[in-house]
Amino acid sequence: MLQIKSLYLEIQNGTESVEILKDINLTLQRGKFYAITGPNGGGKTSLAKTIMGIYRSNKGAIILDGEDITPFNITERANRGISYAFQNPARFKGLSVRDILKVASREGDESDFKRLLKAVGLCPEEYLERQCDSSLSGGEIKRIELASVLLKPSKVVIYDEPEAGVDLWSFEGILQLIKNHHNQDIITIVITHHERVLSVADEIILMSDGEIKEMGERERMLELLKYKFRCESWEDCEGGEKGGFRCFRS
Ligand SMILES: Nc1ncnc2c1ncn2[C@@H]1O[C@H](COP(=O)(O)OP(=O)(O)OP(=O)(O)O)[C@@H](O)[C@H]1O
Repeated sequence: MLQIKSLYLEIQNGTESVEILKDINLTLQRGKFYAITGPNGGGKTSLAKTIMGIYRSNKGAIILDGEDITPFNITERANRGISYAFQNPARFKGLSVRDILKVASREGDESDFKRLLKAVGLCPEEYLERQCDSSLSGGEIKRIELASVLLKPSKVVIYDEPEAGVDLWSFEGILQLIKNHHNQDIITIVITHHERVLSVADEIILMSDGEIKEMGERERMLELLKYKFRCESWEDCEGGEKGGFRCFRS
């Protein structure tokens, strides 16, 4: 179980301190598939990065299977079984795809690397020796990142917009891979703007303005997203869009 208790995140932006996450409380169970959605800038990636230890919270606690991991850094959290597939994966000059998969897998061997590369739609013969630098396209680096996350033994796997940069023809296959990787021992969290991803989640979490606005079982949340959280008119939402997410600021 992953528990997030009264979590706050402030980031220093020049001389200003910006409050990014406010009083986040969540209890996520193993075996469940969660989707986090909400308007741009709502705090989804910041929450993922705070769980992973990339951002350090100012207040609150993160507890994994009864252990308080709040003071732990990224490596310690990764060792506890938290994995994160970035929205925009980093590129590593001087490292090959094979090197990246080796670091990720710990126990995996060449046959696992080939199997996973094939599964994400990349031909191993063509990609294993490729440098993980800017020569890779956005979709290619996203697939390599996905392969590396799927190679790791994990308790919590966070996928940040796995649909981003992936072509229309491959998206369903990528989603199936994520679903197949999910099991009773894993907490799967997918940050997404895609209704197809929402349609396979057990529970949906709606974030906006750095807060959790609503969370619950898929069907109820899909109804809410369709009706309650849509603007009916421009007047409903200062500066909002008709048909877009309701503005929570008012
Ligand atoms: N390092 C940072 N410095 C300043 N502001 C930041 C930083 N990281 C995030 N923010 C701000 O925090 C807010 C939340 O950003 P975040 O990336 O978590 O949103 P998101 O819900 O993932 O958005 P999207 O759907 O667009 O990916 C945004 O307003 C963003 O500009």
